[in-house]
Amino acid sequence: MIKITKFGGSSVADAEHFKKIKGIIDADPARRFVVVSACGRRFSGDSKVTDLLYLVDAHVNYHVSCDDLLADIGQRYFDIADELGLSYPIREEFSAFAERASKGGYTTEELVSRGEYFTARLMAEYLGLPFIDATDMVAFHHDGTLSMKRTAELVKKNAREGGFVMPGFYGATKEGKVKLLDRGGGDISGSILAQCLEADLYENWTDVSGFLSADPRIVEGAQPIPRITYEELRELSYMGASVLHEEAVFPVRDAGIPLVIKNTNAPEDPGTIISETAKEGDSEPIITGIAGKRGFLAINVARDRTKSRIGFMRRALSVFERYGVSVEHMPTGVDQFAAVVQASDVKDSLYSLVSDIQEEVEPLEIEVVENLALIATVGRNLRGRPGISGHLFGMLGQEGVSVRMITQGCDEINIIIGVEEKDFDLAIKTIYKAFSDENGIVKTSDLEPVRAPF
Ligand SMILES: Nc1ncnc2c1ncn2[C@@H]1O[C@H](COP(=O)(O)OP(=O)(O)O)[C@@H](O)[C@H]1O
Ligand SMILES: N[C@@H](CC(=O)OP(=O)(O)O)C(=O)O
Repeated sequence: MIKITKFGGSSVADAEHFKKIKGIIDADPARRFVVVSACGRRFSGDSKVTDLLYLVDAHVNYHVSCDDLLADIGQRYFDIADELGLSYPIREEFSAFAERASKGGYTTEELVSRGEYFTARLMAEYLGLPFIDATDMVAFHHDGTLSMKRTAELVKKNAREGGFVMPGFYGATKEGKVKLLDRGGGDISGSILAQCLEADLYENWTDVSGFLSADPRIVEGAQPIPRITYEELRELSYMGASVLHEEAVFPVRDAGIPLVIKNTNAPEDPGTIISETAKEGDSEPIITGIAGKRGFLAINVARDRTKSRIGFMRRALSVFERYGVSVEHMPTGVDQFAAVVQASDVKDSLYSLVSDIQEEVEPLEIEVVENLALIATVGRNLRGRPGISGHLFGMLGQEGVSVRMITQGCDEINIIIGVEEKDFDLAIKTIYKAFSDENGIVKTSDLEPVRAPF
């Protein structure tokens, strides 16, 4: 039995958390394959080491001293090593790193990767397992994309049967150049390792007792979701439920490996099991979860009715393609459509993009609606169930939240609404309230009668 255990930044924040991890690893002989992130926040307001390392890089690029920053980062590792009585020469290793970093001796990616590297070094000694560097396991192409074929070969060649500790979040090209995954990508490292080692289970350990039905920072008391499908999880992670990186789903799903999200601070809690199927029916929650993201804008394009409809959308969309901008959603009407995009994707090009659309399709009108937030209400039990949307919109109306956009996926597992950013938290709280009682999200059978309150 092989279990891949990935411990996120919140689980390796300090020596106390290292001790909890040792307890978890020692409790199960199948837990011998460990992936770790860089130290996360120890308390609210604290910084993640990865964020600090990006800051070091920015200081170096602007030729500003970063000695204090480096000293703070180093201290976090020294405290862990001292408290656990580790013999890894962290002070020597870190000061060599700091000296080279402050002289601009690293690429951004190599510099930032040292966060996970030092955690893994300390964790390996503490758990009594060998350290294997991610540069010897996770392979990248030169363009920064993962090479799964070479990763599989490297894992086969370098992995140790008895277990090991590997840093997450990075890997290297054939020439040894360090490359990073996306932010939060340690989840992907764990998932690809699970696939390559044909693991029986991928355990993703974090600081909450599973995937919760809403962001706990917005909805106090949001309950863990016991079972969720890959499809639902991807919808929720993509829409901002940051507990698991959305791309981490694919490697384990392709290999048929179950994924479980567990809490390092409460290992006995069951957590959330993610699998291909989950029960549908009256004893299951009516919705699985709610997630949302700020930072969108909509470009509303109205057709000139004297002109042909044929090719109108295609030509308008070709402009987005030319600018390399992904259209996230596209609510349509008879004579108009809205292209919803991430504001950051068009921050330097919005005005020329809009004027190119103007030129390409000569619309009646173009309007840009900024400061939008999108919120997804996701659940397999929404399929073919009348009354749910009415209930949701009725409750939002009652709270005075104005809905600027609505779309629903063809698979009917999500309802996505766009609201003004200022209404974001209120909208999430309202949707949660609409589908929950004091025990969390209500069961499908308990929601009767589903009636809009107007
Ligand atoms: N739906 C959700 N379920 C659980 N956690 C969520 C959800 N949405 C947002 N979060 C946040 O995600 C955090 C865990 O993700 P992250 O900080 O990346 O953890 P780690 O450092 O363990 O990788 C939680 O502490 C919680 O605040
Ligand atoms: N340390 C990296 C990668 C990662 O996966 O971190 P975490 O496990 O804390 O989400 C980041 O902050 O993006």
